[in-house]
Amino acid sequence: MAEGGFPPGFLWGAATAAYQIEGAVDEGGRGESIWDRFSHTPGKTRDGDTGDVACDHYHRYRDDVRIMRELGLAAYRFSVAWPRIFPEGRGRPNPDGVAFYERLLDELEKAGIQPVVTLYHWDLPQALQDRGGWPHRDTAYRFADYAAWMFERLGDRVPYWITHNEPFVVSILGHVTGEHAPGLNDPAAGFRTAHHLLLSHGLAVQAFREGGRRKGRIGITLNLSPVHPASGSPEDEAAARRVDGLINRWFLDPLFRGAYPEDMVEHFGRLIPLPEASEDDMRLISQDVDFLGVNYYSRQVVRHDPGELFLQMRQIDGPGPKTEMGWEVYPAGLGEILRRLHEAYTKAPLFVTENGAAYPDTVSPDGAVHDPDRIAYLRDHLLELSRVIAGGVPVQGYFLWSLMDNFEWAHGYSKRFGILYVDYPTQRRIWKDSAYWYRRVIEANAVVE
Ligand SMILES: N=[N+]=NCCCCNC(=O)[C@@H]1[C@H]2[C@H](O)[C@@H](O)[C@H](O)[C@@H](CO)[C@@H]12
Repeated sequence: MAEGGFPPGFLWGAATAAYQIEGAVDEGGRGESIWDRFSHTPGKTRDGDTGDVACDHYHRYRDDVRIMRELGLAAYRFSVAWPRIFPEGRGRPNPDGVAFYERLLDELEKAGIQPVVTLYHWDLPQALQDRGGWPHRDTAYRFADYAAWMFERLGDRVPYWITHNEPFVVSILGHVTGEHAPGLNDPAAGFRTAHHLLLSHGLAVQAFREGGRRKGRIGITLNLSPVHPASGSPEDEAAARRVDGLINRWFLDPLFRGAYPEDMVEHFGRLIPLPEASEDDMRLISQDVDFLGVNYYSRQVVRHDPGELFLQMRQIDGPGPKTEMGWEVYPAGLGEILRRLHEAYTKAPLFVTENGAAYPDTVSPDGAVHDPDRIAYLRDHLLELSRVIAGGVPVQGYFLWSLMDNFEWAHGYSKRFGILYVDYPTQRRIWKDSAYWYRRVIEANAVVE
């Protein structure tokens, strides 16, 4: 392949998530989620922003799919809101809830766009949170019931299923730092959450396999980052290894090696009561997946800091340019993480299930949205991806985060990741320069200027 080229059939997509774009939180029988409760809790999100309306995708999905077709997307990654399917998280399914997703699948099918469905992208039914949430083992079995019901109902129409999106973020930001729903500061709960998310993934994979004739493929999506030491000192190297041990290896090792990383069990075991990891659990967790989804944004640079309780480390800024999130633009990190996965963890196909950047986009007087920084970010990461694939790593698709500006969790609507600008007061979608550029990349199946 020429420099910047991609293999024939490479799956070009874009990604979103239910709570970030749908809105209509009280329509169609949807139950409350932990993000409804969290975002309506004063002080938790910027300016008190909530997902009540978001991008109103629940009502505008037909127009949004039309734009996806005009972009030339081959696939679209979205998540199903569990509280639309099971408003109480369990028990009787809600027919209006699944009907929305069936309508969305109809539109995607008409547009020739493959659906990639994430079953859990952070919006746990509040009723399950009230019964203990992810720190409570029973929640893993409720997720498996929800997943099994979805496989039965939509299994013939969905070629790619993703059980979870970023268990690290759900565990740590939701239950340790408290930046995300449900906003806990309880490390022991964080590690129980991580185990139960992985267990629920395993139970869902088992249900998927037992469903027999399954056309689709199933996997999981992890946020993975290379972790570099700020200096070559042994202390900084060790700090980097510890951070790598939490962000990357705490999830990769159970999934692909059937055990939590020994060095980190030792490290955290001294500080926190860790959940029991039975052989049965680890066998379920480490069943083969058909693919691994990787969300890549940036690398981490860390130095030793004996005063920090959890990992004795301090994250520092890398030298590169920063996006609006303060994340360093570091395209080489995408190649580093993908090559490491293929060499050290799995020969399964990989997908970049999220990659993108937030910048302070504005609508120019000419009505256009000029976002050269985002085009540069995407171009550099796609050039790196092309090199990785040319080197033999089986990456089969790329999903840009995000199709449209949306509710950026605790940052509310202040951060714009979309290649479509959303003018929230009117809900107009405005193509940014990066949308026109991405359409040309897809047409060429190669990076273009
Ligand atoms: N150590 N550490 N730090 C935490 C690293 C968190 C990185 N954030 C993500 O990966 C989230 C992912 C999410 O799927 C999507 O729903 C979010 O909108 C994007 C953009 O934020 C990304």
